[in-house]
Amino acid sequence: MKSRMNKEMGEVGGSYRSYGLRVSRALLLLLLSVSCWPVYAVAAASSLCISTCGGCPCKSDKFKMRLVILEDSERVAEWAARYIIKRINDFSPGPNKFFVLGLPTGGTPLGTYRKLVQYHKAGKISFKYVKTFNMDEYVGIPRDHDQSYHSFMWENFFKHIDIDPANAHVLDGNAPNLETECQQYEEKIKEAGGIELFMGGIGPDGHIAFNEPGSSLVSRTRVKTLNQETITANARFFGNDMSKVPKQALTVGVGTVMDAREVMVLVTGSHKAYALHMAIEEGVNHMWTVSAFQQHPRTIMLCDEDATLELKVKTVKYFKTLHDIHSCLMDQEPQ
Ligand SMILES: N[C@@H]1[C@@H](O)[C@H](O)[C@@H](COP(=O)(O)O)O[C@@H]1O
Repeated sequence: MKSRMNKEMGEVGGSYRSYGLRVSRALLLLLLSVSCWPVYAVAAASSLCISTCGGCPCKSDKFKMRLVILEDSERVAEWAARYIIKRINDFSPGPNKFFVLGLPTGGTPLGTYRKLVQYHKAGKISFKYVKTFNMDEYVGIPRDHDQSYHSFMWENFFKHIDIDPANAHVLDGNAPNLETECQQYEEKIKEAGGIELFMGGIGPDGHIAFNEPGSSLVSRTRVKTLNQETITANARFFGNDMSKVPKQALTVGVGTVMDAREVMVLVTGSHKAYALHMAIEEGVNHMWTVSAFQQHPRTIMLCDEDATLELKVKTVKYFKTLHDIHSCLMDQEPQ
């Protein structure tokens, strides 16, 4: 568009050209402000803070909450992986400049990890200068238990990439002093320079990490007792036996995730549809802890069609019109 504008500028000359430019700028501004009304309307209705004015939004990185709607979970995984790759590569990490990435567990991000591994094997991304911090870990199950989040991360991601194990941080749910473990985790994040991009998933009750309904929205890393809904949801990983699901976990706080410079939350499946509605169309509410990210300056809610089932038609329609803008956020093909 810029080069087309330049070409058009070159076709007119002298004062006529600058007059023409002023008029076309004014027209463009008028057009943009009119076309932005639906943005403000949806934003007001849903408490979202959205900005699409001022050229392609991918060029500006301030104060946005985006809802990216894709057809299915496969496309969500692809989009998320490419976005992470672009953010890491644009950051140009090196020995004195590590990219700090926050990571979740669960079924939702599995596809993203698979894609990242594929792209790593194809030479499109290195994790040599990346530090990771996982969101949470169960308390009291052995580290090498097949359902510990340590095992999950090593099996599904870390062992397939070139990350230095010392840079892949997962909370220790067997630490002798769990409080100290949590405090030290916060300190390690700080020492690493803070989290650049925190990818997250949510529970059907809208929890992020293990910040169950009712958690403080300024909470930090701590021990949490899991609620019945989470225990029921996670029983599928423990042979559908609820008695085998740990009852406590260590988790980063909502405040810890809010401190990240950018947050990307993956939401897929109709069982998460009500949570997505509460997350973006209702007010900030500690009973739906993921709703806190309405107040984060840079959040992407990345979802599939099924997860939009409880959203207003106008919300879905509006965000779908931004599809092209969202596509320019990540490389079509990682370099
Ligand atoms: N603590 C984890 C969350 O971090 C995760 O987001 C959630 C959703 O998991 P899934 O993606 O399997 O639905 O499960 C657990 O509760």
